[in-house]
Amino acid sequence: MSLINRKLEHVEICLYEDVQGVISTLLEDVTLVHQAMPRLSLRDVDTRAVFLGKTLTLPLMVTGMTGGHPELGKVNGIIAQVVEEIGIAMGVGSQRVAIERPETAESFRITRKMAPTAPLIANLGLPQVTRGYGIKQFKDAVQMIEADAIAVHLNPAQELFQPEGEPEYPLSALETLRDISRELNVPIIIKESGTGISIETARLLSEYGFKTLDVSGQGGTSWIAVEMVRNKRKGNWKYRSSQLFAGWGIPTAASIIEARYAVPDSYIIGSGGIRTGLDVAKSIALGANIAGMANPVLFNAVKGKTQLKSFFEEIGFQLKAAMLLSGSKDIGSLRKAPLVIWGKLREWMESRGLTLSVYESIRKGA
Ligand SMILES: CC(C)CCOP(=O)(O)OP(=O)(O)O
Ligand SMILES: [Mg+2]
Repeated sequence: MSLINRKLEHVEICLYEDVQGVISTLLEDVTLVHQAMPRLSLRDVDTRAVFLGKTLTLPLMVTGMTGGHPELGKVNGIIAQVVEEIGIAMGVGSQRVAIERPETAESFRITRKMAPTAPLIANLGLPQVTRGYGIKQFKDAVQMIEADAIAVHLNPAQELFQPEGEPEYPLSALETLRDISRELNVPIIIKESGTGISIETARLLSEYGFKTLDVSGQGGTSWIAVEMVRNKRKGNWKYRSSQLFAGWGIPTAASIIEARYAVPDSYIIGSGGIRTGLDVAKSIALGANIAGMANPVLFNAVKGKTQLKSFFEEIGFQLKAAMLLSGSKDIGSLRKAPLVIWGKLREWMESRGLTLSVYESIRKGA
């Protein structure tokens, strides 16, 4: 029961506790240059993007959050219904709970019932590969939602501070994952969980054949802070340490740059603290193929389908506004839009040896 309780507690903490924006995403250090003569009209702006062989109306996915209980299944159902109507993609939360407690599978299965054509992404954690998950569990998770892909989450910081955590990420698990990928009939996406993917890790993942990366940087939900709240509630000794590390990780803007720089031909999902259509535009201009959102989707989904749908419509308008005002007629142009990188993000790049001119050529060439 503790696994199911953890799923419920995670959502409750993400909704009602202060676990957001412990540090900045550094997206505020990215400015798209205003173009007074955009050479296009608002109606001409094309926001479509291709992901997993399907066309999205917006370059956006809802990144994996939840499942494992009927109440969480209701949330997944609302999100899936709106995702299908809007024409974007969606991931589910870790399906470990449904592998170990099959009676909870319906809370995941509901997504494909409510989104018959949208790209859906299954989800398992690397610690479970370390602990013996193989092709059977991966196929079960994919089949459960007739997934187009499966995300494997890397969440070492969260597991380290989780009261019952499993911080186990040996290289052998990546080798096993590579073997699984050779037998699986859908692609594997590697996703972080709020602490970002670095140049070094992106290169390592690429060497193992994993080039679809959901960076999930710091600046949105801090999963260390989520576990900090759980530690406080349980009087767990890890509380002070999780408080100390709550802001640990690579800010989202920096992680998009690092991943793109490391693996120029990767498919990057820019996520972690993406809250507006302007954040979506900036993440793509920085080098992401599409953006990913989680917490604001959850926050609106619990208010019902109508609220969630109007939220996405506002996101779409904000994205189109940023595209018109930066003279970007489509997503390909937005990837090349003139931008200014300043402040801490520029300092980050300089200290990581990323020269702006080299990065610009990679960003625009991607
Ligand atoms: C992936 C993470 C951000 C949220 C889930 O963490 P978790 O350790 O509860 O996930 P598992 O059920 O896979 O162990
Ligand atoms: Mg776990």
